[in-house]
Order: sequence, then structure tokens, then C-alpha cells
Amino acid sequence: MDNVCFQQRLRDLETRVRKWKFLKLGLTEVRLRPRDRRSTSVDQKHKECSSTSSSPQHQRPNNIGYLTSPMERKFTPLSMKPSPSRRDTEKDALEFEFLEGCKKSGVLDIDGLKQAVDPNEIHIIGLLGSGSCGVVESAMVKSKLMAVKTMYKNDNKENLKRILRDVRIMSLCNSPFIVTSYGYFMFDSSVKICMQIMSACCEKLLRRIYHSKLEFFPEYVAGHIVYSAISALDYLKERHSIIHRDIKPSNILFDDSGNIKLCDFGISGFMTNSMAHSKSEGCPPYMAPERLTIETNSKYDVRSDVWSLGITIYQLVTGIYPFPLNDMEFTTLTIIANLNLPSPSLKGETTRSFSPLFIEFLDFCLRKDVRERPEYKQLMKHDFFLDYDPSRGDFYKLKTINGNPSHVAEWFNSVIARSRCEDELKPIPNTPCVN
Ligand SMILES: Nc1ncnc2c1ncn2[C@@H]1O[C@H](COP(=O)(O)OP(=O)(O)OP(=O)(O)O)[C@@H](O)[C@H]1O
Repeated sequence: MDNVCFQQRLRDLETRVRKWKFLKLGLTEVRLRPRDRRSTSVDQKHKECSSTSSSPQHQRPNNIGYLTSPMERKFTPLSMKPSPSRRDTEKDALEFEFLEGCKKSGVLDIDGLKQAVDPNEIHIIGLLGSGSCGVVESAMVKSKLMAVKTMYKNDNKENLKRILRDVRIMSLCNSPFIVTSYGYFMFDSSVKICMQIMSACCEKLLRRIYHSKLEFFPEYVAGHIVYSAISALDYLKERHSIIHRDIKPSNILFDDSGNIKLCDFGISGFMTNSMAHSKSEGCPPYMAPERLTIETNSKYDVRSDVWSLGITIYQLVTGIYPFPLNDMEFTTLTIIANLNLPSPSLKGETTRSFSPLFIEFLDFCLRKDVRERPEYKQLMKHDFFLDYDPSRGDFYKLKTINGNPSHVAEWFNSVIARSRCEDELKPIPNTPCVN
């Protein structure tokens, strides 16, 4: 590659990192106290946590507390009418979509029963976590425990786009591997999505495991995550032509029964001819090389989510992010994007042993050259994936570990019992601070 082209690629990458940081920090400054991280997860379902709801971790971010109250002003269509002087047609279209969405605001489908719910019937219990777009809280609505994600509207077009995408895609999906949406509320300044409550995300679990010095995710749990995540991603692609684009540990959730589901569709995209056609932001440390490269960053396909899943799984089973991290995210991203540098692999892992099938599967997911990386359908034929397919009866991997069947729920509940809730907020060294 000639020097000019390489310099141009570096500049582009640097601009994208700056933009990502700006978005992340800009929004964080507006909504969160300085000590709050971009996304934190406080599990209210477990008793050990509920008793500490007055601790600083459990308080809502200072300057948004009033917005999370169900007393928010109901949406008033007049205030949203596009002004005739406005020239941004894309923004007008988004606001029109918002107006249309308002028609279904407040109608929740709870266990098959559609009912109109008043916002005052949302009784917030506690904070579950926060991301770049808002907060997720546990709440009681019509006697049903739910997770309520509140996203705040501002004048930024990207912010509105992200909110509408999350609402639209959550409402579309019907898969056992995707968190179920019950419905939503739209207000002047915010949107609330009511969804199935889960127990913890992989990021929370990893932090608990690390700080309590437990063993990182076992291979069979990684197998179940792979099976659930690929089934969800394949469903999104085949049924709705959607690419997720934000696969990372905080977007993969567990419930107490060991079910594993994907969430957060804020930066997902609709594909044409199986290709995504926008540079929409994601989380750079988990982005595939082709999404960090100027020639291909606006045209990529679902294989970029395969890479993100591979990095996530590598991190869950080893406890570390596979690329060197220093103050310069730019350097890390350059290493990921450089196809001449090797991909991470579990082959060299000395601290734990993994099956050759698992190592091979992860190596496929982490092929740097997208042309060599398999799509979902190929991965779904791999023996490692098939081992976790429940429809295969006896072949389904209820492998015994020390004589006991390896149930994900048992593993999950034992991690929760043997670790501390407060550790969910403490970062892990050598791991990107993406939340
Ligand atoms: N349905 C749910 N049940 C329980 N906890 C949830 C649920 N949805 C999200 N959470 C928790 O809330 C946290 C924040 O979620 P959110 O989707 O807002 O942000 P994120 O994915 O962590 O970050 P970002 O939006 O910046 O990518 C998650 O990491 C998860 O721990």
C-alpha cells in the first residue's frame, strides 16, 4: 500500500475514534455524574443488591432523575410538527416516524393480553444499568416485573435515529434468543421501552468473576452463548434483513433459567442485498477489521458481527481482551485493522485448555480477512455449534462435568452466589471500557 493511502486510512481511523469518543463522552457529560461510567449494570433482582438501593451506585444519575419518573409529560403532537423552515428532510422524516410511533404509545402486550397502560402505572424499582442512550431500570407494570429502558431525546438527529431503531426493531422481533418487548411509551423528551427483565449481562458476570477470582466462562457456557447469539443474528438477518452491529459482552444477557438473549438494537441497520450501507457507529474495540478500514467501512455484511461475537467469546473465556490496550485506542484499532498482523486464537492459550472443535470454531470467527470469514449458515453447520443445538436430542451437549450435567442455569446461579454485586461496577484491566 502506498504511503499516501496508508496516511489517509490512519487519518480516517483517527477521525472515527475521535467521533466515537465525542459521542460517548459528550452524552455522558450531559446525563451522568462524572464518576458514572458510560454503562453500568446494577442487578436489582438479587437480594444482596436490593438492600443497598440507597447506595450511590443505585441512585439515578443526578440530572436525569426527574426524567425517569412516569410523571413525564405525555407526548404532544403539536410540539413535534416539523417547522416549514427546517431544511433537514431526513430529520423531518425521523420526526414523522416518531409521530407515527406515538399512535401505539402506551399499548403494552403483556403475556398475550394487549392493554392500554398509563405511564403512572410504571412503578420503578431500581437501576439495572445505563448505556450511551439512556438508563435501564426494573419496574412493576400491571403486576408484571419488567426492564424499562428510558432513552432521552435531544436535537441530535443521530440520537433520534438510534431511539427509533431500538423501538422499531424491538417491536418487530419475536425470537427466543432476543429480549421480548412488551411495548413502549413516547414522550416529548424521552422514550421508554418496556421489555422482558433479564438477570445479568455477560459484562457484569465477567466483572464479578474476575474480582471474585472465579474461573472465567467455561467452554460449554461459551457454546450456549454461541448457539443463542448466532440463532438470534441469523433470525434478524433472514426474517428482517437486520444486522445488529453492536455485539459485545454488555448486549448478551442471561436469565436465572440459563436462557441467553441479545438486546440493544440502537445501532442495528437494515440491509439491502445483504449489505449494510452506512458507517453507523458501534463499539470500535469490537468492530471487525473491515469496519475500521476506509475502503470497506460503509459496505460490510453480517460477517462483521461474526467477528464481534468471536472477540466477545475470546474475552469471556480468557478474561482478557485479545488486543494490546494502551491510552491510544487508535493504536489498538490500527492493529485490528492490519490484515498482516495475526488474529487472536485460543491455540496459544496456556492457562486453560479448550477442545480442538472450539478452538477451530473461534479461529473461523476471527479471520481478519472478511472474505475468509464464514457467514451464519456455515457456522451453523460446524460441529461446535451443533453440539449446543437442543433439537439434536441425545447429541445436545449436556456434557457431564465432574459427574454432573452442565446446565447453564446452575453455572449462572453459582457465579451470582459466589461473587459480589458491587463488583459489577469495577472495570477489569486489559479490557475496553466501553460501557
Ligand atoms: N432487559 C434487560 N434486563 C436486565 N438488564 C438489562 C436489560 N437490558 C439492558 N440491561 C442492562 O442495562 C445495561 C445497559 O443497557 P443498554 O442497552 O442501555 O446499554 P449498553 O448496551 O450497555 O451500552 P450502549 O447502549 O452504550 O451500547 C446493560 O448492560 C444490561 O446490563
